[in-house]
Amino acid sequence: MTTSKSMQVTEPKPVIVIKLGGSMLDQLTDDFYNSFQDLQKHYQVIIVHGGGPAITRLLDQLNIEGEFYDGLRKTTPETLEVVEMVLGGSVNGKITGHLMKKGMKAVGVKGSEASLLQADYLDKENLGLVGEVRDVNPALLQKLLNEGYLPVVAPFGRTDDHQTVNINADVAAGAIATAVGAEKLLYVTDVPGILVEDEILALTTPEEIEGMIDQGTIYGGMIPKVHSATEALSDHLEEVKIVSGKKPLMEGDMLNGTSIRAKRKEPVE
Ligand SMILES: Nc1ncnc2c1ncn2[C@@H]1O[C@H](COP(=O)(O)OP(=O)(O)O)[C@@H](O)[C@H]1O
Ligand SMILES: CC(=O)N[C@@H](CCC(=O)OP(=O)(O)O)C(=O)O
Repeated sequence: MTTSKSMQVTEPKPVIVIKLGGSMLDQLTDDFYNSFQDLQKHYQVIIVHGGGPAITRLLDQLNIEGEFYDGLRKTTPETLEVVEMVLGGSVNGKITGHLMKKGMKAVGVKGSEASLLQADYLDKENLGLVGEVRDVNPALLQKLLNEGYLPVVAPFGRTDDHQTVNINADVAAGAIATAVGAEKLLYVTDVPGILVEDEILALTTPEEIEGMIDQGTIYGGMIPKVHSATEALSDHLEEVKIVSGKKPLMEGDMLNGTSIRAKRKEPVE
């Protein structure tokens, strides 16, 4: 005898991409890591992490000179080896380990693998092995999300000539958010949002951002964040947030920090 089971079709949860900045990684608290459990009740979560300060520390210890152009690290083959050790090794392992300790199914993923981040050289002559994202293949991430895993992505890409390249983590997060059709993109950093004369800007637009860059109000590591945020905005992803990592990321807290939207209107839940 066959029994007819009622088919329950449940909508997949929306995707949220959270970029964890290297500026905060050493200071993230237990409560902060706990908040991913809460977020997973509402979203499928993807983490993309940086780790610039940790890379610089190890390069200094090894007496390898670092050079930056417009906030991007000039990456020689020797530097890349260190970047891979730090981002692909210790940093990725630490974040994944913290989440697993909390009972989450976290899994480390390198952007250079499974055709995830397909890259071109950004400016080989001046920057060496630094990539810009040409295309993203989110198939692996989607499979992992469907199985309830929480992917933790290290920002590497792979060129057509099979070279691993170093990609700015803000750029990687924006590209991944677009490719997976994320509904939310959050940049977690060491400041509570975009600051103008020490005040947090609650809401801003790409147009205003360009003005603030021209005036020097937005500079340094904030520039790749706001540019990636602007590029990721779409009908599907209406808002990108820049928030502090000093507090846990509760669903309600999404209203804190700076909201970047295509047009000026009040932030919505
Ligand atoms: N208008 C601004 N408001 C806040 N921070 C800014 C602004 N302009 C530049 N910054 C800098 O951006 C930094 C955050 O970027 P970055 O150091 O790259 O962090 P992360 O490692 O989290 O990506 C802040 O610590 C601050 O020094
Ligand atoms: C090309 C390039 O500059 N890559 C970055 C990748 C890490 C990163 O972006 O880390 P944060 O998010 O902590 O800045 C770097 O080597 O520092």
